[in-house]
Parts: sequence; C-alpha cells; structure tokens
Amino acid sequence: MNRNERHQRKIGVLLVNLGTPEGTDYWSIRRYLSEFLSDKRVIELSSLLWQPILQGFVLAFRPRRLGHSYKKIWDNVKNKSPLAVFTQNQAESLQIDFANQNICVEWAMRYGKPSIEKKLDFLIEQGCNHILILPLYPQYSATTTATVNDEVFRVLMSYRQQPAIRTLFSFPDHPDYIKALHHTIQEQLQSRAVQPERILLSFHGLPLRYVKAGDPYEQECQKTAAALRDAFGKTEQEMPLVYQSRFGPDKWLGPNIADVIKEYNKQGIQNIAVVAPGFMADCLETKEEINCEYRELFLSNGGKEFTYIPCLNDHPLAISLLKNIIQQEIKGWI
Ligand SMILES: C=CC1=C(C)c2cc3[nH]c(cc4nc(cc5[nH]c(cc1n2)c(C)c5CCC(=O)O)C(CCC(=O)O)=C4C)c(C)c3C=C
Ligand SMILES: [Fe+2]
Ligand SMILES: [Fe+2]
Repeated sequence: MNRNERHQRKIGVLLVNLGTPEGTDYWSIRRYLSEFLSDKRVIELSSLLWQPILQGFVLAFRPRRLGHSYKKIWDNVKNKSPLAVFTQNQAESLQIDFANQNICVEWAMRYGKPSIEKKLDFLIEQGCNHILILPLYPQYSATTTATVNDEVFRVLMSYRQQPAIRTLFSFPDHPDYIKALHHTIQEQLQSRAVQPERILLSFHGLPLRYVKAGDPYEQECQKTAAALRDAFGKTEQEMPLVYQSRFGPDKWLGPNIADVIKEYNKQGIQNIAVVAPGFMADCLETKEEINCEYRELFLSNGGKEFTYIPCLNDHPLAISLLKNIIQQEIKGWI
C-alpha cells in the first residue's frame, strides 16, 4: 500500500437490525433467544438472578411456542425470517445506489447471523477506513440502538488500527420517514370501501423501569406519533399510540394494544387499521403478533374489519429514506 492509498478514504455503511433465529426448530430459536435475552441492555437484572430463570425456565418453554409462530411467517423460499430478507433487500438496494460513489453497504444482525463482527471484518478487508453504523431503529432505545453500538466497539477492541466510526442516534420525525409512512398507509387504505375509524400506531413496548431510568424511547415514539397525526390531520383519538410485545412480569409502557382493542370492541368500533412505525421491516412482532393475534382478538369480539399496514420494508420510499440519511451522516467524509 503506498502513502496515497493509505490516506484515501473509503466509506462503509453497516445497517443493523435486531436479529432472528436461523431456523424454526427448537435449538435454532433457543440459541437466538439465549444470546438476545442474556444482553444486559435488554434484561437489566443481575446474572445471578436472571440466568437460572432464563436457562432453566424461559429457554425450556418459549422456543417451542415461538417455533410455531415463526413457522407461520417464515420465508421458505429463502429459508430466512422476513426480518433478515427485508434487511438484506434494503442493503442490496442501497449498495446499487452507492456503488458509483465507491461506498460499501452491508447488513448485520445484533443477535444471530450475520454477526456485526463478521460484517465489520468484511468492510475493513474491503479497505473501508470510515464506517457509518446505521441501527435500523427510528426511535432510540438503550435496549436496541445502544447495544448495537456496544457490540461494534467491542469488536473494534481487537483492532490495532481502527476505522473512523460514526453512529446514527435515531430518526423519529425525519421528514422522509414520515413521508414514507404517510404514503404507504394511504396506499393501503385507498382501496378500502370504508375508511377505518381508528389507525393504531403500534410500537414495541419497553419496561417502565427503563423509561424512568432515562431511556428516551417513549419520547421518541411520541415524536413519531405527533408527526404522523400532523401529516394526516388526525387527532390522538383517531390515531392513538399503543405499545405491543410485552415480555415478563414487569410493568411496561402503555396503553397496551390488547387493552385498547378490547375497549374498541366494547365501544362498538368495527373497522380499524394497525401500523407499526417502529419496525423498519416486518417481523414476528408484526406479521404474527399484530396481523394474526390482534386481528383474531378484534374480529372474535365483534370487530368487522382489521387492516394490517405492512412496514416500510424494501419500498422505494424506504430505500430513499435510508439513502438520504446516509448521505446526511457521511457529510465531511467525502
Ligand atoms: C425485556 C425484553 C425485551 C425488550 C426490552 C425489547 C425491546 C425491543 N425489541 C424491539 C424489536 C424487536 N423485538 C423482537 C422480538 C422480541 N423481543 C423480545 C423482548 C424484548 N424486546 C423477545 C423475547 C422477542 C422474541 C420474540 C418473543 O419471544 O416474543 C423483534 C422480532 C425479531 C424477529 O425475528 O422477527 C423485533 C424486531 C425493539 C424495537 C425494542 C425496544 C424498544
Ligand atoms: Fe423485542
Ligand atoms: Fe412478541
């Protein structure tokens, strides 16, 4: 490598999403859950207390039940979960867009495969000495965004020559994010003969204890909800913010989506739509939890129409959102 090449900048971008098991069998899911739920950013309990519960109880029963859920949503052609399929599609589309600028775009999962370590190694082998880390979470939480950054820097501990690193905090009210959601929601609803009486904005929940300790996630979700209501000219009642995916016995952020749906059933509301703006890609929590579990809950208690609005996934507006974020974040590097 001559002096000139050493000083040449080459930019890499690493998209990171949560993770997913490699298959729907008991052991694949157990391995994945064990890694995920051993993360101290996710479960803030002492290992002495939590590990026996996790290894002895949670991992004995949950993988089998989850296996049935994953089977319902699995992409059998690609033999991957939807979250992995869409994250890969996002990275590949962006790679095409950025190829002429000599920027490498890769994707990784925080838990499971492909690992952050493998993809950082790959980017560095490609000569990237400036790397942008893009956690695919529009709303910041220590349980998601921060743990991605933790893992990135843990991997870099073994490097003598580290690349320059930038990390993205969040983008809860980025105009292109709101525009993309506005457009995809309209797209789904315009074919409906009757418009929904409520459009629920459903976000993954978080233990209340974490919010009280300073996690800004709730405020971040409220920012997104406010921007979406603005874009649609709707009220909080017409477009409520709700939380899903409660886990464990702690008190979690509310209102809980199941309670809200039951309340609608009581009020005689018959036509609702649900969108999950916090997920950049459809996954177990949307395709199964919302589109199967909560659909069933609403329809079996008197509801007539339940519309699930898919996530941004690999929609062209999602790709252009990510492209604009990347261009913004690498300013000064080019
Ligand atoms: C205390 C536990 C959990 C916290 C805190 C948490 C935060 C959190 N998670 C997401 C996004 C996703 N979570 C997904 C699955 C999932 N989440 C938990 C637990 C916590 N999440 C569990 C145990 C699981 C596995 C499924 C289950 O057992 O119910 C997924 C889906 C992955 C997939 O393969 O499809 C996503 C995505 C966010 C954004 C978040 C913080 C706000
Ligand atoms: Fe989760
Ligand atoms: Fe869930």
